[in-house]
Amino acid sequence: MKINPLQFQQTVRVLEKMLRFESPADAVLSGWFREHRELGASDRHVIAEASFTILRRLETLRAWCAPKKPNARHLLLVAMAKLWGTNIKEFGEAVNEDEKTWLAAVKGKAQPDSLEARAELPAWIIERLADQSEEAVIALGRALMQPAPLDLRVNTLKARRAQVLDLLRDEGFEAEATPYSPLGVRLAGKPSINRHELFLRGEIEVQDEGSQLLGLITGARRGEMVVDFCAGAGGKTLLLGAQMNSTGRLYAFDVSEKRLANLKPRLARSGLSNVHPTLIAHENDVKVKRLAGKAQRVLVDAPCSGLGTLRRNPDLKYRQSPESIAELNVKQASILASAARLVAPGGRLVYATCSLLPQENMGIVEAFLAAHPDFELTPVDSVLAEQKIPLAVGDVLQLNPAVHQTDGFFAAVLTRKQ
Ligand SMILES: C[S@@+](CC[C@H](N)C(=O)[O-])C[C@H]1O[C@@H](n2cnc3c(N)ncnc32)[C@H](O)[C@@H]1O
Repeated sequence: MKINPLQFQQTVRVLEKMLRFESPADAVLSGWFREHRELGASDRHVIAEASFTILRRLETLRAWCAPKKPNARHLLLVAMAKLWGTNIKEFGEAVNEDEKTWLAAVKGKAQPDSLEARAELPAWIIERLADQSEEAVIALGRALMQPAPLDLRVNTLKARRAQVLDLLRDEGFEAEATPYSPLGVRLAGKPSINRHELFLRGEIEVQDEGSQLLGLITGARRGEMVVDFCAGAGGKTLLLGAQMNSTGRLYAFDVSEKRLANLKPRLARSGLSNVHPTLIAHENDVKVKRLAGKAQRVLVDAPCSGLGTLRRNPDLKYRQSPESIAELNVKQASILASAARLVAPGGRLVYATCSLLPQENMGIVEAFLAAHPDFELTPVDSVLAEQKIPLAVGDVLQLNPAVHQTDGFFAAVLTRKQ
């Protein structure tokens, strides 16, 4: 990557903000671009690429800089020298003689051989993946460094996947059917799609294939009462509503007014009329209690570390910590226990996260099952087969970006005994 002096200076300033890890890196970047409207499209592209690459490769970059504790400027200089092949001479007057000597020494260093650097994951995350081999952790970490593709979901209320694929290909998009989700389309090259007529007409939505699978294994059917307990802006709600063919009742609960507000325009495009967005104060809200024992399907897409989405949010590995995971665990257990009360006898409860950590996944499910003998684990393979999804994963779904090319989602299907 080539970077000019203006882009260099701007990247350092953006990175300084990102490296405080106080707010999401993509929010820092969009805020910066809003404040600096003078930056052109190519400047923005370079600043975004450079800063996100540095976040993705931070373990390696820091190891190369050691024993120096690098600041944003050092990290960018080393990324230029080591990752993008800039010669020391090319830095010209941007660096002083001491920095040139230091950079020349760094340039001669080999690839760091710590597991943290090879997997580009901090030590505390690696410790929590101890059930996986070193090779698996490295493969996972490397897959998480790749930018995610753009996946779409076809809204079956309005369109068929074959038609959408034909139309997109006719327009020159490189579009493929996703391998597992029967509703998914994968586009190469991350084109901007949100002004496309298919999007504006509500025939497609942007949704990672893994997220589609979580919705599909909920198994919502026509005429049922279904609750999406942590609906957010409705990524999965919209899929559930389409699976129900806009019949029955689909409650979209969330504690965030802002997120539910973001669901509204998506709902309007989707053509669904069976969705009831419902703001709740907390998981034990009286609105939740009123539906006790009434829902055939309840999806708990729990608040989680998001570590399965590092392809999109590489800063999360530094914004989360063992302490934040422990706090999330308390919340996850409490939400799952409360949501379980809604499930009708024989009904289905799906617990899902976009985390890779057993502590947020199987750990929560095992504790739930131990405390709720009226629920049992239904092997997800049988549910995937029922949905005609060509994937065999065992008892629970753990999607791995290195294996499935999706974000790292987890899901367990729990059935309330009759
Ligand atoms: C992983 S996100 C949901 C994403 C959404 N299902 C989708 O597919 O787009 C988790 C959501 O849980 C919500 N949440 C947090 N605490 C909650 C609670 N106590 N009860 C219900 N929802 C909660 C958050 O506001 C957030 O929107």
